[in-house]
Amino acid sequence: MKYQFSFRNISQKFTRPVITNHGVWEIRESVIIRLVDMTGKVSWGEIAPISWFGSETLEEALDFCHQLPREITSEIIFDIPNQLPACQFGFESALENLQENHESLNYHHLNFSGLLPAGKAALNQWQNLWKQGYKTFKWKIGVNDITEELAILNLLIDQLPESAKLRLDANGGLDDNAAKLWLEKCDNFPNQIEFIEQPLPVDKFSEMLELSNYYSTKIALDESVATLQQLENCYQQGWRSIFVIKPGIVGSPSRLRKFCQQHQIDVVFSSVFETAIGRQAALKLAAELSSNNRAVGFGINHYFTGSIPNV
Ligand SMILES: O=C(O)CCC(=O)C1=CC=C[C@@H](O)[C@@H]1C(=O)O
Ligand SMILES: [Mg+2]
Repeated sequence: MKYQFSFRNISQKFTRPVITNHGVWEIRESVIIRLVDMTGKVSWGEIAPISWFGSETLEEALDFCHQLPREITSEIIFDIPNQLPACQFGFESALENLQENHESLNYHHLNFSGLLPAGKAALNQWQNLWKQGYKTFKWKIGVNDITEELAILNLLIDQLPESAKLRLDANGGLDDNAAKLWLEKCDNFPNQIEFIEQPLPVDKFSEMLELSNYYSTKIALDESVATLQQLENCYQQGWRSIFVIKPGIVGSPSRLRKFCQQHQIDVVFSSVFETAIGRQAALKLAAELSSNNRAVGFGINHYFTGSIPNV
């Protein structure tokens, strides 16, 4: 089967920059691809790299698209190399959309987690997310001084309703001592703190494995399992706590499905700040593969002016 292929680079400005230990992220660029089959059916895909997580860069994705012929086949799509995981996701989900009608898609049973801004801004942001129905919130740590952040955590815990859940994401920005301080602190709030995400850098796997066996607060790997190779690797090395999966950069959806069906892993699906095109494809996977009823990290619409554009 041959498909007419075209693509374009788009960018969206965050209304509120995403501030993490990686730095300040102001503009989200991605590549929207379009496939048209022989019957004239059109489908869309999105390539939304996060190179500092270990996916390809936007430039590498654009170079890949530029060197493709105007007419491509499913063989070309399934041959996309593992060094281009965001391209694998974008092309394969566009192909899937041609083969299935995604109207049947329903992810209304999913719970969503709302992303809070880093620092004390979180204290006046959670209320309107709560009013929108969010019961789970994620807050970035490892951005400001630890004493200040621990104090803000106390205020957040005091303010949040009993039934609310809080996730802390350090983006690998803590050192061993700080990670232990945070875990000790969180062990005092077993009902409110759901997990700490990527407390240590990617190269500290064995330290995180040890911490996950010592503290009761769960640890979720994110940057450590950004691509399918890393996901399989951490599983092989014994990780059985939480895996954050960002479908937009993990790689081939069919290979991800196979891995999640082979291994009953505790998984949290997470956004890569994609548009509605990538979001629909990612939430389809989350609806199929989510486990333990964990909220999906796609409560990010308030990070873009208005709603995310339907390109
Ligand atoms: O996972 C979520 O709840 C929302 C998405 C999110 O937090 C992130 C998306 C992309 C890069 C990072 O800034 C951040 C993360 O580390 O999980
Ligand atoms: Mg994260």
